[in-house]
Amino acid sequence: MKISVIGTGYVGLIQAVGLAEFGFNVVGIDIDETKVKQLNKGKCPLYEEGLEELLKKHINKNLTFTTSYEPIKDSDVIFLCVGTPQDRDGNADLRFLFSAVEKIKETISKDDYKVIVIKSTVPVGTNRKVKELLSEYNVDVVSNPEFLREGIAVYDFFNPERIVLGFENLKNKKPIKIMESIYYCFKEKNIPFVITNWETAELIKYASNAFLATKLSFINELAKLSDKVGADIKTVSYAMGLDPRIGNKFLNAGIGYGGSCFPKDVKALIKQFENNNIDPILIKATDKVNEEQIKWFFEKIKNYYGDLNGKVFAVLGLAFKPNTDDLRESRAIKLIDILLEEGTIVKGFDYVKKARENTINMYKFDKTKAFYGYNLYILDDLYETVKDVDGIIITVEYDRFNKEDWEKIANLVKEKVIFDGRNILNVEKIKKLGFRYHGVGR
Ligand SMILES: NC(=O)C1=CN([C@@H]2O[C@H](COP(=O)(O)OP(=O)(O)OC[C@H]3O[C@@H](n4cnc5c(N)ncnc54)[C@H](O)[C@@H]3O)[C@@H](O)[C@H]2O)C=CC1
Ligand SMILES: O=C(O)[C@H]1O[C@H](OP(=O)(O)OP(=O)(O)OC[C@H]2O[C@@H](n3ccc(=O)[nH]c3=O)[C@H](O)[C@@H]2O)[C@H](O)[C@@H](O)[C@@H]1O
Repeated sequence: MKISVIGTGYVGLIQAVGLAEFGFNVVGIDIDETKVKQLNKGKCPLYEEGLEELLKKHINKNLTFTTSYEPIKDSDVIFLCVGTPQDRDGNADLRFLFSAVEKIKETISKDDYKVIVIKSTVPVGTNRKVKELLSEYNVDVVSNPEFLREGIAVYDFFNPERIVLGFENLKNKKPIKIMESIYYCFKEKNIPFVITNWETAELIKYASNAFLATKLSFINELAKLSDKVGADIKTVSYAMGLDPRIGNKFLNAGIGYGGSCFPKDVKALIKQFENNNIDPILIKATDKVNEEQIKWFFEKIKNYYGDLNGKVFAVLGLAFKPNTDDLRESRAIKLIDILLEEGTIVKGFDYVKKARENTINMYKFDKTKAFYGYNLYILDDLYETVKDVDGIIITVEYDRFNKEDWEKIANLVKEKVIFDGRNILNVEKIKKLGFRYHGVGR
């Protein structure tokens, strides 16, 4: 079977490489020429553990990349993995998706049968709309939302919790059989398949992300109270999580969720409610709590110092989560912006080199940030970063921070104060070294 994957970002690239590993002939298509050139040389334009090795294994064998849509003529299945960012009003912006559909229309013949699979996260009704746009073509449209997490995306591709497939008509077995044959390995591993209609599949994706985001906003809001009343939110989370009905995942309080998906998908779900004249009370609150969390944390820092002007901070963590170079909606970047605006000097560090490079580029080329960028220094070494600072701020939940030499760090800093925005540090150890510790809700 020949497969095309349109859009080679975090989702599309992993899909293309993963399907090549399954043995399919795969062509990845992207409008970004630089990306395509890099990929054909076996170089990964984004950081994801294990991805470059797999890319190198298959490139120019059963995997190639191009900017041309021509290869889709020979493809049996076409995956759409283009971005669906947030538009100005909070809706999902489907420009890239519809532009790709237009290109498909211009390229394929009306008679050749193809399965078009929408992997991008799209609002309910989008698969139906795409089918309408392709109504004169011999195609089936399938909704196949993606659930991978950045930072462990390769693992997630090969070990999904479920495969969700939405079809126009469940009596039409042809596209169902084709999709099941693509994901045959997962069938063999007894991974649950949810076969349903388009609308249900589309809603499953938004419901899953919004539920996880709500769990986070719930614990983050509780953390504020915990802080005030002298409770320890980490113990609260732990004890709550012992009840299997609650579960212990996604209960780690912090400075809020970031990334390319939770913030935009929560907002897009709110819009879908509003477009259907329903007030999404709970989901709006999820979003609001998240927006406020970073400001609340900043106030905590400000209250400690009083005047922040001229203070020097080490911000440990730049991306939106560990082991990724992705800065989209990163809470670390949001906090850095606020700190710079307050006249502080920020020394930033992340273990992922590409996250550091992306940060430098962002402050260099984004006009809204360039001004403040003068007081921002991105360093390659954690110990250099903490040298002579008035405080350390942890913004990404790297467990690795605990393995660092804290005695050395204690000797390097100007003032022994830590603001742990992810409640990740071993508090006992830190306090023994004379650090004053401020967590989130503890
Ligand atoms: N990043 C993630 O962890 C996850 C993302 N998703 C969803 O998957 C979709 C893709 O997300 P990412 O991979 O993060 O996006 P991305 O922004 O990293 O990549 C999108 C790619 O599509 C390309 N593109 C745009 N228009 C195109 C066109 N007309 N033809 C060919 N290529 C085109 C872009 O150049 C870019 O390389 C989104 O809907 C997102 O919500 C779903 C699950 C996880
Ligand atoms: O649709 C998507 O794009 C993806 O969004 C999330 O994946 P991702 O954004 O890569 O990362 P997560 O691990 O979910 O973390 C999201 C944010 O929540 C924060 N988080 C996570 C867990 C926690 O306990 N506390 C917490 O603050 C992280 O720091 C991060 O900023 C979902 O977990 C994936 O299932 C989904 O496919």
